[in-house]
Amino acid sequence: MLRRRVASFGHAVRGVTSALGSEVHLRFHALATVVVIGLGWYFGIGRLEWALVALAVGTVWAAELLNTALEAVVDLVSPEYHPLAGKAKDVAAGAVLLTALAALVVGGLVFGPRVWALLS
Ligand SMILES: Nc1ncnc2c1ncn2[C@@H]1O[C@H](COP(=O)(O)OP(=O)(O)OP(=O)(O)O)[C@@H](O)[C@H]1O
Repeated sequence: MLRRRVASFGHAVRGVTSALGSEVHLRFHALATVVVIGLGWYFGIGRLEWALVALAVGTVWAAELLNTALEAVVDLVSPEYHPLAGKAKDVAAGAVLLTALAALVVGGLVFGPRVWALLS
């Protein structure tokens, strides 16, 4: 039982690393995550702010990984052009876009005033 749990965890980690290797967007998210953690540490943001930032960052990562998984399945079952394949990919990309916009709002609210105060 424990061995199967550990194996599942290994598969999940392999999924993240393989997506990181193939998806430029994910490498950008990795860089953005490092920058956001650095900013949070630099500005000494509060516990609730860390929670919001973690939720925003995690949601974008999850949406991007699900989008990558969906793209792989669509390419597998519909390598030829098909309107439904296009729709599936467009809708999944839309989900990523929404989570990224929400993360921008969180980042703007948490860091915007601090960065503004630093610059002015
Ligand atoms: N099999 C297909 N049938 C119809 N339209 C498709 C198909 N594959 C891709 N498309 C269209 O092309 C767009 C881009 O698809 P693609 O697979 O290149 O993803 P992408 O957005 O470039 O993702 P990534 O940047 O992660 O590679 C899709 O959003 C969709 O509109």
